[in-house]
Amino acid sequence: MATKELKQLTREEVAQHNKPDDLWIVIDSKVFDVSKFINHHPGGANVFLAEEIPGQDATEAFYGLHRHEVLLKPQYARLQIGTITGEKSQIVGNVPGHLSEVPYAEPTWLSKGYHSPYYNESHHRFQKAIRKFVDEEIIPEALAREEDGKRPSVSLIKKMGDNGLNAMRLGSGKHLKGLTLMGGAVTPEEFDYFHEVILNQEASRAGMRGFQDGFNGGMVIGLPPVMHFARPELRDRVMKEVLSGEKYISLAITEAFAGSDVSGLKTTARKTEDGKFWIVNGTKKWITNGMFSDYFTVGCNTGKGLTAILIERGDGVETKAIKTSYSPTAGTAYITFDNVKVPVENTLGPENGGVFVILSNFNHERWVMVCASIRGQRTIVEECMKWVNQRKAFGKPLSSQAVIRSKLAAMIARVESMQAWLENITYQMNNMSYKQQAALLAGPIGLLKMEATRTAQDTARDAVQIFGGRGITKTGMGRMIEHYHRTVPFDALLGGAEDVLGDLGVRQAIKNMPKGARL
Ligand code: HEM
Repeated sequence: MATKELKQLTREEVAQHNKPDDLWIVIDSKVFDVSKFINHHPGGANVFLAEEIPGQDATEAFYGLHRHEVLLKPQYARLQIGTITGEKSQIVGNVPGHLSEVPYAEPTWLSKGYHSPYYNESHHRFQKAIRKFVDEEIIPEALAREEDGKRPSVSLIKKMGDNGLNAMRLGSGKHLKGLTLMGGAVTPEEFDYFHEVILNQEASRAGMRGFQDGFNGGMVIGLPPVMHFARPELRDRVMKEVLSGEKYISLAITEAFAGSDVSGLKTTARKTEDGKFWIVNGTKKWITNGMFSDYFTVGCNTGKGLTAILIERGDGVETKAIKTSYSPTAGTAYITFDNVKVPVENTLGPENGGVFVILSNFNHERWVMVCASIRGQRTIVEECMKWVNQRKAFGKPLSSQAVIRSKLAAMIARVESMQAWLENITYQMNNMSYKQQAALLAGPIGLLKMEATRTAQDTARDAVQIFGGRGITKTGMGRMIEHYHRTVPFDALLGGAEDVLGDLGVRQAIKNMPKGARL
C-alpha cells in the first residue's frame, strides 16, 4: 500500500474544521482528521467536542490521557492527514536501539557525561547490539505473548541461538568457544560477568514478567547442572539441542511439600534390580517452562540423600498448567512423574550428592534474577518520571507536588544503590574462581537479592500512588505500573524467598566472625 501523502497545513486552516462531522485536531504539530473516528473513540465522542478541542491543539489533553504508543498503532496513525507548516514534532517515542535521555532511565555507565570503572569498549559494543535486538525482536514478541499467553515463539528462541544469546545466558566458559556472539560484537574470550549483566538487564527491558520467565528462563537454571555434571555424551547432546533452540529444559526441584527446604523433597528415585534404571515417582510444582520442556533436571530423594537426574519427557511424565498472577507464556507447570523409567546414565553428579549439584548454581541464578529485577525497577522510575512531567493536576505538572518528588527521590535512591551493589558483586565474580565465589559470595548475593526485591516492592507501591487509578488498570497509561505491581512478588519468591536469603547472608556472616571479636 502506498504511503499517504501528508499535507502542509497552517493552524488557521486546521481551525476551520471545528464541527462534529468535520473535526481536525493538532497533536505535537501533526494534524489528525478525527471526524469519523470520534464515534469509535474508546474514551467517547464528547471529549472531542469540548470547547478547547475541535480545530485546536490537543497535545496537552492527549498526553495527559494516552501513551505515545497509541499514535503509532496503524489504525490510529492513519488518522494523520498532515503536519503544521514550519513546525517540527517535539515528542519522540522510543527509537529502537537508542538510549533514553530521561534522567535515571539508564544506569550511570550509559548516561551521557558519566563514567564507570567497570565497563570497557567491548561492553559498550555489546550493549548497542543487544539493545537493538531486544527492541526489534524481543519487545514486540514479549507484549504479544504476555497478552495471548502462548509460549514464546520457537523462531525467536532459535534466532537467539543463532546469535549465541542462549549460550551467553549461562555465563562465560567453554560453552561459548567457537561461537559468533551477536554478530561478533563481543568475542567468547572477552565475554565476562559484566557482559552478562548487560544481557540480563537489556533482555528484561520489556517489563513483561511472564514472558521474561517464558523465554528460556528454565534453561538458565535447568541446563547448568547438565553442563557441569552430566556424562560427556549426554551433556554434549542436550547442550547442543537446548542452546540452538531445538529443545527446552526446566529445573524441577520445588514441590507442594517443600520449597526453600530442598532436603524435604518427596519425589523418589529407586533403582531397578539390574541397577540400570531409576524409577521416578512424585510431583513438582511451579516449574517454569515446564509446560513446553522436553527435559527436566529433577531433584529426587534417593534414600540416603538427594540425587539430580535428567528426565526426558515421555511415558509417565505429565504436565499441567498452573494459573499464576502472570501470563501462561511462562509455561508454569505442575508435573507428575508416574513410574518414569530413566537410564542411570542420566544421573547428574554423584548419587546422593544432588544437594551440591543444585546449590552450586543458586548463586548464579540469584544474581541473574537480581540483574533483571533492578532493571525492572529502573523501567518503573522512567515511567514515573515521564508521567509526573506530562500529567497536570490542579493546573500544574504532577512534578510540582513535593510529595510526588519525595516518592521519586526514594525510588531513584533505591535503584541506584541496588545497581551499585550489583556492580560491586559482579566485579568480585569477575576476579574470583568458581570456588571462591561459592565460599565468599553466597551470603552477599542472598542479601543483595533480598534487598533488590524488597526495594522493588516499595517502588511498585510508590508507583501505584503516583499513577493513581491508572496504576491498577491493565491497559492504557499505567499498563506497565499495573503489570509491575502485580508481578513484582515473583522476584521475591523465585530462586529463594526474601527472608530465607536474608537469613542465609547473616548466617554466613556469623559463621565467619573472628573467634576473638568482642566489643
Ligand atoms: C488521534 C487522537 C486520539 C486517539 C487515536 C485516541 C485513542 C484512544 C485510545 C486507544 C484510548 C484507550 C486507552 C489507551 O489505550 O490509552 C483512549 C482513551 C481516552 N481518550 Fe483518546 N484518543 C485520541 C484523542 C483524544 C483526545 C484529544 C482526548 C481529550 C480531549 C481524548 C480523551 C480520552 C479519554 C478521556 C480516554 C479514556 C482514558 C482513560 O480511561 O484513562 N482522546 N483514546
